[in-house]
Amino acid sequence: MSVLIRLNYVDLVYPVYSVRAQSLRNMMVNLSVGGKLLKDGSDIIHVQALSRLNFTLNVGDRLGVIGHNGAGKTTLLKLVAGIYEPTRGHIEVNGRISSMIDVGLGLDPNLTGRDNIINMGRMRGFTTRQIQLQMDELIEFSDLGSFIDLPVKTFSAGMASRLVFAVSTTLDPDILLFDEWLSTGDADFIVKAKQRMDSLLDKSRGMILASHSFPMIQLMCNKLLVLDAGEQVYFGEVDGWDFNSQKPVARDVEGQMS
Ligand SMILES: Nc1ncnc2c1ncn2[C@@H]1O[C@H](COP(=O)(O)OP(=O)(O)OP(=O)(O)O)[C@@H](O)[C@H]1O
Repeated sequence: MSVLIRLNYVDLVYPVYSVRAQSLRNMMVNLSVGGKLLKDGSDIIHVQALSRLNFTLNVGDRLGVIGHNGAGKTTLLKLVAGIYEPTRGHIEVNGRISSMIDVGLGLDPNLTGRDNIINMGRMRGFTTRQIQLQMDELIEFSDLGSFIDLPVKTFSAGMASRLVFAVSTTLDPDILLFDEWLSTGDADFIVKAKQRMDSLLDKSRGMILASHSFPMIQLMCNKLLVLDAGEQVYFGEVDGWDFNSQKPVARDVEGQMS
């Protein structure tokens, strides 16, 4: 089996500047002409968002990630997307990432929906011609109608999600990352998006879906990662986890579920 994504004891720590440190930094900016550099390490708070994550996904795996608010789901997706580097440990990603992590990311509010499609496509390594060839399908799927020729700053959050979802799932079904991917969609769009996800999963080489929806994870994923305050509580088959008791499924000595 070939490895798609491998994390080797990965930590991710965010440095957060306290209010006092922030004011010190502002002071540094104000004094930047001829000022001296002030350093006060004690005013920096470190948030350990991920601790010693250690797992491997193979080609074809579809990973669901669950955990309480702040457990580290989005941080993990950003790490896989290459937005952050691990503070410690190593991550290997073999494939092109197509993410719907942060809808705002990669969208230029002053450009039209259509021009943003071109931009997003080019960022994913496609030529303008390749994007143009799929433009009609993409616009039709997004259902944005005439809004497609208005600046994206006039879009609602749900409309922006539709645009990014359409681009992510039309142009680039390699490794898909979704973070609560449908939370801003309306009911009709959710049905349509689910159908598209099914066909996409066949074309893509893998997926990571972070969600608070257990039924959706059970439906879409074969592997599961459970995070608790950044720690890996469970990694394994989805049906090896009991979503009710939030514990691994108890098995008897023969390995049968009891
Ligand atoms: N840019 C940042 N700077 C500092 N701390 C951050 C930053 N982003 C996230 N964190 C912290 O990292 C931890 C993990 O956050 P993350 O957004 O990954 O959680 P999550 O599981 O996606 O949460 P939710 O379910 O609420 O979306 C939290 O403690 C959060 O406060």
